[in-house]
Amino acid sequence: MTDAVTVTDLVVDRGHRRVIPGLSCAVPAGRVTGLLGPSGSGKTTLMRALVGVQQVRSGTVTVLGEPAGSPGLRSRVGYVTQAPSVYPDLTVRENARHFAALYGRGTRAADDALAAVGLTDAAGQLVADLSGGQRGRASLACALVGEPELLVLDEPTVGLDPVLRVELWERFHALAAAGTTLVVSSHVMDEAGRCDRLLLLREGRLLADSTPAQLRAESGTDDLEESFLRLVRAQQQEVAA
Ligand SMILES: Nc1ncnc2c1ncn2[C@@H]1O[C@H](COP(=O)(O)OP(=O)(O)OP(=O)(O)O)[C@@H](O)[C@H]1O
Repeated sequence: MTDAVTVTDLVVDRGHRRVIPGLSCAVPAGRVTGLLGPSGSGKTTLMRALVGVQQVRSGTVTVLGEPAGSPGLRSRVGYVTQAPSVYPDLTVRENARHFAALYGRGTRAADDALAAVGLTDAAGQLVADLSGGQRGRASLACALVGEPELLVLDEPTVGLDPVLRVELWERFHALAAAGTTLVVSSHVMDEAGRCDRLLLLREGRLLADSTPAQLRAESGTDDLEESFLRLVRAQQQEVAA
């Protein structure tokens, strides 16, 4: 299996703090990789490094064969932040069509992307009038419309009801099956089980680079939240020893 992303010895400081003290990992192509960890563990910082918007102190991040942030990656990498980046004074459909035009796609691609995130019925509404969850989905649709090879999604399911959450995960796997590489962050451990591969972060360090099945087997529990806690305790004991 080829890797879409490789991170080697990454060190990132934010403010006066070292938030990633030296991290190496890889993201397999055509899979959904989950970036899991508690709030403040460095998920967003790592994602920012992948898309090349994070100043890094040292280390290398290679994305689709090029250094992260290279101009050639602009149309090949999609990034959806936690703060929706859509125009509030345009309708949902106008936003999707605007981004479709930027990527050289037609109105059909825009409509398909809206359908994929369950926003067809709200297509005529102004983004300013949407709920927070709907706005997040509008943002996601605008990234999907470009059909990027790597899609980096920062907590895309926050604020979604359980039905939409499941539908969105199905969509992620459909995209992966068609060849897209997805990196999806979450701090909800029940979403970890939906990923093909897991990177568990804690305090900027990689606690595990595994699969849900491996993690369950190694920690001796089916509950991934409990697996995570056991890993944390094991690490603390190692440090104390
Ligand atoms: N602009 C900033 N200046 C200084 N420190 C920052 C800045 N942004 C984030 N940090 C710090 O970097 C660390 C990692 O933050 P990051 O946002 O990457 O975590 P996260 O795992 O994505 O958290 P969350 O799940 O809450 O979004 C945290 O300790 C945070 O306080």
